[in-house]
Amino acid sequence: MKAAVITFPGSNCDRDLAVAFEQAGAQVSRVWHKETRLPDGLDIVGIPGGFSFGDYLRCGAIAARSPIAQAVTGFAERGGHVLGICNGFQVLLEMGLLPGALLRNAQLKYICKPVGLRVETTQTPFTSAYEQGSVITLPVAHHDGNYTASAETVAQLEAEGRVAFRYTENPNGSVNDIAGIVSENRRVLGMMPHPERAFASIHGSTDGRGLFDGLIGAFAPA
Ligand SMILES: NC(=O)CC[C@H](N)C(=O)O
Repeated sequence: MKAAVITFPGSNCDRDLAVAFEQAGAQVSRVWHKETRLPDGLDIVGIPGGFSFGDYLRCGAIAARSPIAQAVTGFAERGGHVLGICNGFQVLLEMGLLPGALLRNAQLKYICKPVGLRVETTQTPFTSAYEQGSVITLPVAHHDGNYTASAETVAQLEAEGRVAFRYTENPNGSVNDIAGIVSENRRVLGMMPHPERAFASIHGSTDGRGLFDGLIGAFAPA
């Protein structure tokens, strides 16, 4: 599997995401946001967590207008896989690759703690290594993780089985306890919790590893 990880000024999980991809067996390129092209032959683009452009304006809004953004959008529109974690999820919403928005947490506080997540569907390349309905623990670290969307959009996400992960105890006020969603073609995943921070036993949980293992499996030569 060939992966690229984008770095914006203020990204702080780009290296962690690259290491997780690498340790799962991927070949990883690091791409600075000022690039206008992605490397050839990519299977997946990772948009990491952090505080791109200092979270000025809305989180992710400036990053979504970076030079590399058009290349990422084009890649996704051609059926490429994209994984956005935390700030990466915020960027994907601002790019319009996923529906809805992430508001300030309901309690207006930054939250940094492990949370329980139910795997709601295994019918995505990101979740295929998990068991349907299993509960995993991943850390969250955000102040704008309160997912919202119109009632029609939420109903559509639910009806199409596009909620990938749901909080077992809602930490931020997200509608329907939504922690992560996929695009209509199921190849773009945005999620607030951090699987790359629960990858190795030294992290205290390895529950995030399944996401990377699932991806490697999805791109394994037949
Ligand atoms: N860890 C992160 O990616 C932080 C995301 C975002 N900037 C927030 O605090 O909501």
